[in-house]
Amino acid sequence: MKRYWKYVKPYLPAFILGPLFMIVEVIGEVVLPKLMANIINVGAADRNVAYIIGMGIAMIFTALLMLAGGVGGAYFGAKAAISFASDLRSDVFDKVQKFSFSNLDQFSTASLVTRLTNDITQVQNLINMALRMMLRAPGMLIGALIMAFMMNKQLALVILVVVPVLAVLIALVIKTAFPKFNIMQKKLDALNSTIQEVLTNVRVIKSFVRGDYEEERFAAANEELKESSLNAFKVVILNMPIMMCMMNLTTLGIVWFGGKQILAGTMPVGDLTAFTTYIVQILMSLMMLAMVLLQSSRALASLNRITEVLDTEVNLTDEGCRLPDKTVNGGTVEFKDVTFRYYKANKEAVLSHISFKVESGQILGIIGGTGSGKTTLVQMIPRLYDVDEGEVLVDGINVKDYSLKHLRDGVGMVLQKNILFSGSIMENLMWGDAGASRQETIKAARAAQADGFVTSFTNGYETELGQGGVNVSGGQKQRLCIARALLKKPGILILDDSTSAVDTATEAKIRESFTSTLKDTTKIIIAQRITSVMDADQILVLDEGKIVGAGSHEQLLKECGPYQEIYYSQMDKEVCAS
Ligand SMILES: Nc1ncnc2c1ncn2[C@@H]1O[C@H](COP(=O)(O)OP(=O)(O)OP(=O)(O)O)[C@@H](O)[C@H]1O
Repeated sequence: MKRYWKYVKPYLPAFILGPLFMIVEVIGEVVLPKLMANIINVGAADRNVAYIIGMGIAMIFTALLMLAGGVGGAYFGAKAAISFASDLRSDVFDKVQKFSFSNLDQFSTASLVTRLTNDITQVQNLINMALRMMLRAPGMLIGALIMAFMMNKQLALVILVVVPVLAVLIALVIKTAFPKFNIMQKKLDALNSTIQEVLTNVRVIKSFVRGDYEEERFAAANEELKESSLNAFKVVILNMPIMMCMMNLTTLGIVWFGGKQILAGTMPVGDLTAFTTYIVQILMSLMMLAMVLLQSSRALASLNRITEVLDTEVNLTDEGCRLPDKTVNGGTVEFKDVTFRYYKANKEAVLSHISFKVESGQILGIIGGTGSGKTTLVQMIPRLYDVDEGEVLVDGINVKDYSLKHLRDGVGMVLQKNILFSGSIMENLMWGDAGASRQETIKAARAAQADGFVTSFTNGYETELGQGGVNVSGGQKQRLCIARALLKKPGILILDDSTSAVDTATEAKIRESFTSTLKDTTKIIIAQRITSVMDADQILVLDEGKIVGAGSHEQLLKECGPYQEIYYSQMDKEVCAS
């Protein structure tokens, strides 16, 4: 709980004023029935009009005070709750931004979205409700109890019988509801997951005509959420009828015993009216407390899920970095006996005993079958994952000794899954370097062979891209992503199968422009096609996470069996195609 104090502290006045204003309303609520009773018992009984008018004015004054209290309480309560939630949301979002790739592997995107939205809203609702009810409900309960006892001790004893029964019933409802709300939030996660997956991949679904299958999957997740929600609310809805039943039974008891006292002349008629109101207030305040507790059981389930994100230890940080001001200059990359596993308990490593060195400005080609570990290997350079054994050196310095910012600033990476954002092409390119001039941006686009097709669009660089870059072709998207990475002017440029959708002639031109414009940049190119890497200074051949060949194209063609196999299979295909 201590960690959440920082979200309360800046809004402390609102957190205090909210309940205080509600107290004003409560005082009015407790005083009003007494004034009413006075009008009946004294004013009406004695036919004293002046007394009635006096009491009436006091009632109007009290009602106005209650209005001010109610409005103030609601305003400050909402302000405190909304501000708390907004700051908390920012912190959770910042935390997620700091997550390493392996941290992100632990949570699904949909679950993080639910935690950032729905879960935080549950906590916000609880705070808002609690601030309004926190003093109001106990205040009304105690005030009404005092007034009731002061008015008629004997009659008030009825309440002492009802309150414990009610308290036990409410406690039972809450105890049963809490685990059910937990399940409900999990089902909401699952539904969000399905929705997100379907919406992101709607084009694939349509092309595979799997709409019906996905609809069924959605219907199943929706049904499960419905069932779990109904299951939770089935318990909650019991709350209201139980309360109403108890309220009616108690009122009946009061009227029964009170009626007898009136007939016996030991109780004035006005007192019975006031007494009934106090009973309603006592039960209402219990009902409010029950509602707060119920909302708490739901919000606590959500708070646990938020705390889980905040408590996740970011396993890739600047901690221990010895050269925080060092930047990547030359671009030499060296792997020394690197071994890595995604699942640390696994015996089999994804990369085992990898060692090689690329000098600054050189081109390194990496080739190998799918799943051989090519992407994993390059992800070690900008520390998207940390090695388990061995070390990765950039410019002769362990990557762990750089600050993450400086290291990643020095490494331009075009990932296998290219992502563009909604916005203009110019905005997307400048994402690589917000301070780049228009000329620099166009130069990068030219080097990536993107300028030609961009200028052929009516709006050129101002063309708006749809979300994810849906309105450009796969090859065009790849070239824009390369241009974006080039704009960073990185010391090391990594292209992870980034020209797979580009035709061979254009790809050759991109490689040519790299030689002229990126002379000093170390280029690491992962490719499926041998033609993409055959000009490289050095080629690594990977198989099941191990280097099975290293050298130039000519050397490998002579000495490396797996390389020859890939080469001849690709050459055969080309001959067949021609
Ligand atoms: N985030 C991850 N969590 C767990 N395992 C992973 C993860 N990413 C990749 N792997 C596994 O690690 C192995 C190497 O994957 P990697 O993506 O490095 O191969 P690759 O050679 O780049 O393949 P491709 O050419 O198909 O892109 C594969 O067996 C893959 O299933």
